[in-house]
Amino acid sequence: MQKHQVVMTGALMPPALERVQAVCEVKLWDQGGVIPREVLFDWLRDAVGLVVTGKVRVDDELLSHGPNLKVIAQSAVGYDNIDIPACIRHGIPFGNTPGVLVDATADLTFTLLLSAARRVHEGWNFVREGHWSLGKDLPYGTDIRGKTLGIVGMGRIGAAVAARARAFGMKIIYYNRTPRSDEAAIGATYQSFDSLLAQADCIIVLTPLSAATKGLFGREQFARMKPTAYFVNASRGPVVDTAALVEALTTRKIAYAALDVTDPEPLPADHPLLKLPNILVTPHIGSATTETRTAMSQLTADNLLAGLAGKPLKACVNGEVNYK
Ligand SMILES: NC(=O)C1=CN([C@@H]2O[C@H](COP(=O)(O)OP(=O)(O)OC[C@H]3O[C@@H](n4cnc5c(N)ncnc54)[C@H](OP(=O)(O)O)[C@@H]3O)[C@@H](O)[C@H]2O)C=CC1
Ligand SMILES: O=CC(=O)O
Repeated sequence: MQKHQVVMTGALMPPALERVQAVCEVKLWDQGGVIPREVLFDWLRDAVGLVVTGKVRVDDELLSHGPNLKVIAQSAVGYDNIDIPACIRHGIPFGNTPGVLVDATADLTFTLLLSAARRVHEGWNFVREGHWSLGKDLPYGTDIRGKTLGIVGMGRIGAAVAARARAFGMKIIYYNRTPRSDEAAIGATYQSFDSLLAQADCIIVLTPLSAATKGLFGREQFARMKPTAYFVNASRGPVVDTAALVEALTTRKIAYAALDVTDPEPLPADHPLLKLPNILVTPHIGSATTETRTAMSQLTADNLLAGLAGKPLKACVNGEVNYK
């Protein structure tokens, strides 16, 4: 039986990769970094499937180089790098990985808040530098019990963060474009965006990146927050105006930021954000556990193989396309 020609911009985890390789001839970019666009265009010429991992932009130009593509499957829930209308125009179903990464990402997001509030990483650096006693170089942290947490983007991951915050005795408020009908079960109260900014002691951002959320947090929004506010971004870097965040942290408009995502990403080692004392940055590791990355890879393989068989994808963002 002839194998399907598939392009992968990075490796899936072994069990999923093996499932795909059993029925597909895979051209895999395994040289690290982002696959150069000209290489990808060349590889796509005969491909019927594309698996996306990492920062690859899928747009009309790319799709025009893959005239035989029947399916695109990405190993991530966020799909701000994918031009969905373009996929629809080209009649290509696009699948992502919602759900399977919720707990891992919520754990990391809440860890960022706890680590920042209790200065865990600063304590670790302090000890490694040979210090022990608290002094001016290692200020006290802050309690989170009894504090108000504002979640902007109360979706699947936001609700899982809320469950963790409830267990830690926080009061939870949230903002979405649409209030949730199950907010009582989540234990959270809906607020307008401005009211959340003014009331919250800690703010966690978990919206997708879209035209509506790009730059949602800028100078004006940081000015509305409490000067004692802790700000956590685990969504996408460009949801926050980085220059405005640097200014807010430098002038103590807010107390502290913890970021799993940045703009630019990766953040250069000499970036102004990294020179600040009141920040914690992790390298986009929200879903990066072995179990979760394996589950994401399996769902990506499910989506790919369904699309190649002309069947509906398990998790499809543009279910309205006509299958080829
Ligand atoms: N750091 C990491 O490693 C990871 C980051 N992510 C990021 O987290 C995001 C959320 O994932 P997930 O929880 O599964 O997604 P969901 O779609 O379940 O939740 C997104 C939430 O954001 C809200 N939202 C969307 N647009 C706006 C807006 N303009 N203003 C305010 N709220 C808005 C939505 O509510 P409504 O539509 O009512 O506005 C919804 O409640 C992903 O898109 C991704 O960018 C995901 C996984 C890992
Ligand atoms: O950032 C990760 C994702 O799954 O989206």
